[in-house]
Amino acid sequence: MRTHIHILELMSLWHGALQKLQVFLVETKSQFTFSQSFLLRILFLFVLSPACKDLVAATRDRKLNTFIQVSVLHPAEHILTRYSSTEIVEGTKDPLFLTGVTFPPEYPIYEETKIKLTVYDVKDKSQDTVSRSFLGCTTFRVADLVKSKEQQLTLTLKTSDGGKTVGTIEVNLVKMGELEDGETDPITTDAQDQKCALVRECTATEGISGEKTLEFIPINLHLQRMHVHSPQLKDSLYDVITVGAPAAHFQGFKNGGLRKLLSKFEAERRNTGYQCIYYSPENTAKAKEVLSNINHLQPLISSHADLLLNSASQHSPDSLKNSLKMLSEKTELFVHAFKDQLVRSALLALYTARPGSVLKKPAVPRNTTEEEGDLQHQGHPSQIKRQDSIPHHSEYDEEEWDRVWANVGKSLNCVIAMVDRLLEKDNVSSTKEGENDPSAADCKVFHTGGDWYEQLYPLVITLKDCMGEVVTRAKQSMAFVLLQELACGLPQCLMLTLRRDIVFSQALAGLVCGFIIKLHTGLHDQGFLQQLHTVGLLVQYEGLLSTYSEEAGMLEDMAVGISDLQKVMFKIIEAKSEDFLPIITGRREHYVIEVQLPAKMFELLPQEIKEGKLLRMYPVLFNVGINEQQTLAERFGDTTLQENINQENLELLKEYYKLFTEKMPPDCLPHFQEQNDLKGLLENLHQNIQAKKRKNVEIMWLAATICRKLNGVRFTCCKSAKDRTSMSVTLEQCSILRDEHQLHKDFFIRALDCMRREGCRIENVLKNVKCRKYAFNMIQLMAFPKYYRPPEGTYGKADT
Ligand SMILES: O=P(O)(O)O[C@H]1[C@H](O)[C@@H](O)[C@H](O)[C@H](O)[C@@H]1OP(=O)(O)O
Repeated sequence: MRTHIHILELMSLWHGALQKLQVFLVETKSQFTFSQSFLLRILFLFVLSPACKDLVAATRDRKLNTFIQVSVLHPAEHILTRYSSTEIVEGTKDPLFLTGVTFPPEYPIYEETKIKLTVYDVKDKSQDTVSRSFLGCTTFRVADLVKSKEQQLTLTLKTSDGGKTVGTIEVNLVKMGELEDGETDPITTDAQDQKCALVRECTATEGISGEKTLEFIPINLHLQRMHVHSPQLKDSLYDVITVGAPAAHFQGFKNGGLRKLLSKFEAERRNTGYQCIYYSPENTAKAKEVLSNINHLQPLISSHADLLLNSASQHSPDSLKNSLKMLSEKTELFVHAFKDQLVRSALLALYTARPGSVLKKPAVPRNTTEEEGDLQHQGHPSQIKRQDSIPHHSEYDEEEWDRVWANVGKSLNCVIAMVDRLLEKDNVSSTKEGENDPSAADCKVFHTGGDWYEQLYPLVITLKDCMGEVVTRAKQSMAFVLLQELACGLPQCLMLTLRRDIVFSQALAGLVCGFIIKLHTGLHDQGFLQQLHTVGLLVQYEGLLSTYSEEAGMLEDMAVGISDLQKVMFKIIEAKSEDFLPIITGRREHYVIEVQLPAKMFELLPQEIKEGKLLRMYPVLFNVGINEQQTLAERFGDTTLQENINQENLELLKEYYKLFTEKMPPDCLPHFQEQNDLKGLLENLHQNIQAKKRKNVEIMWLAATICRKLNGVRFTCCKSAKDRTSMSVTLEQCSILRDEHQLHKDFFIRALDCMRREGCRIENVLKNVKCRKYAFNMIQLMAFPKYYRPPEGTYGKADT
């Protein structure tokens, strides 16, 4: 029995998203456009899936290589319109065609429409024009198929004169879901060639070459989706994001990539006199908050102090009380704003860091123990003779800050006491005067008004001075904290920081796409949603770069970029408008991406996510070079980069798995057996990584399988994500069909070749290089692992 598996591969690209991301690194808060088509709805597609039986060749003993041409006869017309054709199936009289024929919703197809299927035998396909001979044909009405039992027809193929039977053809109708009324689908079939490989139109790659203005934008970013529809089993979706390696292509790789450059920079910095002090993202955020409080409160306090003096000069008790109340409130807020340890520790660090300081080591933010502080202090007693104007560390009096800070409170208390006294006096004298002569009260205004002002004035000035003193010190220390991070932007490492930003930006664009797609496909999966907020999301990258020459640098960039994604957290919020753009906030050490969902979808989320819980990412990268360059690396070069990356990331993957088993209920995985399977797979992956076998592609299969089982997001990357990536994702798809959907082993290679020849990857190549050829030559392919070689006729010289 044959199992019919209908596969739809979908690709989509969000160019707008990437354009705007370019902006995001120069702004602290930005948004980026995300085409609303990211929600890949299941399409209503009229898909014909044909298969022939017992075909008869014109000459005996000839092996048939057949394909079917599909033509349409519209009811009102009498002309046949050539519509599409299947792939060529070689060497069999019972061909099963994997390329279905789709009619998108907007195509005018009615019950009375007739479809003609013509089978050809291909004699020679080595030339550009295929030499073929007619074998047989048949025609049927759409109504017959639609109304047939099980939506299937078996038709007889006849010769052109209608006399001789040359076999049968079976046609199946596959409905791939429906769109709601009035909806137009963003994903269209290929207009010229209506095949199952659905390609979203893309203009993004038009005119792109690895250019400076595009360096923040990922290369050839696509969603590769396989939708498996099988009458016996549940439909399944398999998504892989394919993208060029996130790397600083424009800067080049002459001096290596980020891994090497960063460790070189670190080593150099360790040897120089001054080292930056590390402040955590929370501390840098706190420093910003303190600065903004200063900027907000200082002018407010000043104006309330002036109002107080004004009330005093007016001798207006009520107004005086009100002004004092406001002044007290704001001053209290001001004093509280500096309670933080950070200001104290940063002041000490600032004094210590000044030129001529005794301390050679960087000052440690406050949590250094007293003993450590003493040791540092005693470490270099008389090392450097300092300028007099610069305080010696030992001269720096930590208590001084407390005094300065407390003086604000004290001077406010003086003001309050004075106002109380004045009001009290005023009360007493007005009672007395009122008792004797009411008209005397008017004179008092003139007489004592000056007194109030004069008595309060010096106290208010003192308050302002004390505040000014606090502001000066706090501003200096907070600016010092912020400058520590900027110190890394000094000329010698500016290029390095830029490089890291470029790589990170590319990686982030892909991650945001991957997260949103995963969220939409997992919205009804409570287990996945629970995993998302209790554990976080696994994001697994498969790298196919070689560890030779430029690509080694690329791999180094990619490894750092992917690792930097650990600093990204996601938050899901309810969209308040039709605008579903994700919002990015934060800075280098800590980003939050807010993903907006329409109310109906948001409702489906667990309470924790609805309440804004931050969702963590666990990115991992496994790389296996597969091309001829990797052969050179293995023979004459060095593969330790790849080995180290795989080893490090295996540890990260194990950590994720551990967290997963600790935090998720034991029965959360789809099958009871899966937990054990996962352990076995991890062990297997571990052994394969240890084995240091050449071009060990088993590593990639194992890592991808583990990721799928752990509900992760999959990425596949090579340099341009069009050639090697295409080989890998198609192999992955066929392997899934074999392992999960009973694709018979006899069909494995054919399905693989068919996907590579007819599927959407060749369309991706066409979009990139305007030619349906993978950029490989024979010699290169000889170095490739067997299942990574595309079929004859699909590769060759192309200008890439
Ligand atoms: O998609 P890739 O595998 O990175 O494309 C390579 C291809 O593998 C190689 O054979 C060819 O010589 C080119 O270098 C391709 O890279 P481009 O970035 O030039 O497309």
